[in-house]
Amino acid sequence: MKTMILFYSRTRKTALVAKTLAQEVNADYLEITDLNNRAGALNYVKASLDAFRENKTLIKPETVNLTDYDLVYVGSPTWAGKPAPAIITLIDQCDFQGKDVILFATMGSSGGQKVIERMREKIEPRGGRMIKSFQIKTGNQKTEELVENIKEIVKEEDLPIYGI
Ligand SMILES: Cc1cc2nc3c(=O)[nH]c(=O)nc-3n(C[C@H](O)[C@H](O)[C@H](O)COP(=O)(O)O)c2cc1C
Repeated sequence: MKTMILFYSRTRKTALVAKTLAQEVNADYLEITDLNNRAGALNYVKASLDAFRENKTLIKPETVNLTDYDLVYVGSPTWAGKPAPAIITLIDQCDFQGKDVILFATMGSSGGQKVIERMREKIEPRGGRMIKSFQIKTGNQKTEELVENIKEIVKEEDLPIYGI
């Protein structure tokens, strides 16, 4: 069984979660890049609006071939209570038929559960089955604290037993 972790990250928090998870559960990972510039304070408002309206964006890679994988993690930061546009776009361009899926959201303080629910609503019609989900607060967290939290979640949720 093979596991893939797909994620988008603007300020590297979700990337840290994804890469730590990849080590802990022995998975491949792939970062999805948003080709629209999301950097800086000015783009923050547009990013929030795009997320809230579920506007599509341009991403790289445009799609991911999941044929070789049995289990797929999808991770997104929380933007205005929604998944980031890169993840909304990705989900609609991937085939999840027959895949077990674990969803995770990072957030400054709140809204992660809504992000997970929305990803689930979009993945299930594309054939994926959510078997687990978790959210991680990243606000005011040092890198080491975040890594410890992720390792705790891996233990609590028994994540290494999936995808073996
Ligand atoms: C445009 C934008 C909107 C955000 N909206 C929320 C929000 O609604 N709730 C929340 O708790 N955090 C919100 N955040 C904070 C991020 O979800 C949080 O910092 C996340 O862990 C960042 O992940 P990243 O470093 O992988 O980009 C927002 C951040 C951005 C850039």
